[in-house]
Amino acid sequence: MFIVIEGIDGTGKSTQAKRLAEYLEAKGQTVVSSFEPTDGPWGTLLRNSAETGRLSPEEELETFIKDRREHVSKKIAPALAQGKIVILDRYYFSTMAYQGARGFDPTEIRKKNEAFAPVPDLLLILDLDLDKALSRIGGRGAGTNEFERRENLSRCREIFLSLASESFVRIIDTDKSPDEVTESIIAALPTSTCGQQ
Ligand SMILES: Nc1ncnc2c1ncn2[C@@H]1O[C@H](COP(=O)(O)OP(=O)(O)O)[C@@H](O)[C@H]1O
Ligand SMILES: Cc1cn([C@H]2C[C@H](O)[C@@H](COP(=O)(O)OP(=O)(O)O)O2)c(=O)[nH]c1=O
Repeated sequence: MFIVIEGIDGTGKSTQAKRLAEYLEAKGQTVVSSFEPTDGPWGTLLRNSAETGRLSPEEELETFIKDRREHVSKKIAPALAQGKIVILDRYYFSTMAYQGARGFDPTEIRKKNEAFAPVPDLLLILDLDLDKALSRIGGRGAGTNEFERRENLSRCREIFLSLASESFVRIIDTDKSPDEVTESIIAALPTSTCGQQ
């Protein structure tokens, strides 16, 4: 079972990824939790670039893909092959959204990724109004680029929501308490993965 959690910054992905892993472990499942960008060399380069200056659009896209190739081959594919539940905080849908917002075609990005990256069984898209998401993460990034940042995240949210009608996608409204969001996530799990108590 491969579960991916996506959404714009501040929607509660890390909070809910942790809660979902705890819930499944309490049910006796073996869970491998991970995230992108990873803490490997490419992911570290990407994280540092947020402070040292963003890479060019092409370089950035290629680096997210290199990071993911390594992540898939070293961690995701082996864990799935061992029958474990894999929970990811961000995956190639973030590339569709964020690099899509930077000018690339989300459909092309998807094709490029699905050539090597397994499609999840369940994609949970955490959704929250932009103002509420930004207020949850505080003033980070405020300043001269604030307008650009809002425009960007708004486009990212649109790209995420454009996936809503796909069979493996569930949109989770996170304008609720953390407990209520966790309940909605558990309700979205298939019964074979402890979806019902
Ligand atoms: N349902 C919620 N209601 C209110 N605050 C929340 C909720 N879920 C998470 N938060 C808080 O919002 C902030 C962002 O949450 P986080 O899980 O880090 O989001 P993300 O990983 O999507 O950026 C954190 O301070 C977290 O404690
Ligand atoms: C996985 C991925 C993340 N990102 C971006 C989204 C985030 O702004 C940033 C870092 O992700 P993340 O660590 O989830 O951010 P935070 O912990 O600050 O919420 O990387 C992309 O632009 N493309 C991608 O493919």
